[in-house]
Amino acid sequence: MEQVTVIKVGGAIVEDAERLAQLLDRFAALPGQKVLVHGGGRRATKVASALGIESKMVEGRRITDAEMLEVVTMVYGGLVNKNIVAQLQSRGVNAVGLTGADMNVIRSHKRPKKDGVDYGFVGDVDKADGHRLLSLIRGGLTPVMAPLTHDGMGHILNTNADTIAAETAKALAREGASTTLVYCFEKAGVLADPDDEGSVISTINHDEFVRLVANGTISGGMIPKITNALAAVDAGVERVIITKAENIGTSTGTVITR
Ligand SMILES: Nc1ncnc2c1ncn2[C@@H]1O[C@H](COP(=O)(O)OP(=O)(O)O)[C@@H](O)[C@H]1O
Ligand SMILES: CC(=O)N[C@@H](CCC(=O)OP(=O)(O)O)C(=O)O
Repeated sequence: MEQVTVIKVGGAIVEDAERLAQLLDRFAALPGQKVLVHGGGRRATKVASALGIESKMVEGRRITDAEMLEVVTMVYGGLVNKNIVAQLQSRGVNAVGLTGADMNVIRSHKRPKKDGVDYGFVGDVDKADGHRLLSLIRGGLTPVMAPLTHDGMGHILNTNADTIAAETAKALAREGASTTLVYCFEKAGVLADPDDEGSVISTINHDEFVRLVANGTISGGMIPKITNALAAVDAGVERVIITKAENIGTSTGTVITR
């Protein structure tokens, strides 16, 4: 069976040129077929702020009004995506940058108001086209996916990059690929003590997740990340790991299980 690794790189690394270059070195050296999904939330916040636009997050999601949608489209689909593609090309990886609109690879719908919160132009995913992605991969290309989707009616929508990574991995698994999903961020894994990098929790399943959220060990952006990771495992993604960017290609970090 075909093996594919989906790596998601978060905003803190995208923001740090040196760490991003190191991550891309490791990604380029990773054997086998692969997909890179990038975030860039921190860069979007910076660019928006320079334009006098304030960023507002609710439960890890950016409230995306029409002005903010223009910013995230430029930052994720342009600045961040194209720089990563160029850097991968310089490392001998034939990367192709995609938003969900390109080749209709990820279709979504505008998130309805939830609990009185209007998220604006935020997309909840309906369908990711694993068949199309696999055909690119089989053709020797390495997809680099931006956290943008489309609604099929001409509108770009902003979708969290952790969700894009999970939906991509799930779509590849549905096509029969043996898929590994790796969430890279700035810490060594999910920590039992936020101040102790040595306190990585080796595995987390659904029940453990609920317990760790209830006692406050897991909070903030880690909640949607693990929710997405659990959904991926449930949908047949073979292995899901949350780890430090420096660890990709190794098995260290937190493994998410059923
Ligand atoms: N138990 C935990 N272990 C590690 N990080 C945690 C934990 N609980 C909350 N976090 C927070 O989750 C953040 C990761 O989520 P997020 O910022 O969305 O990631 P990304 O860098 O991938 O965009 C970490 O920076 C950390 O502050
Ligand atoms: C809807 C929504 O929240 N979209 C995210 C997309 C970027 C992202 O997820 O980036 P990180 O991985 O760097 O956090 C946002 O605009 O922040």
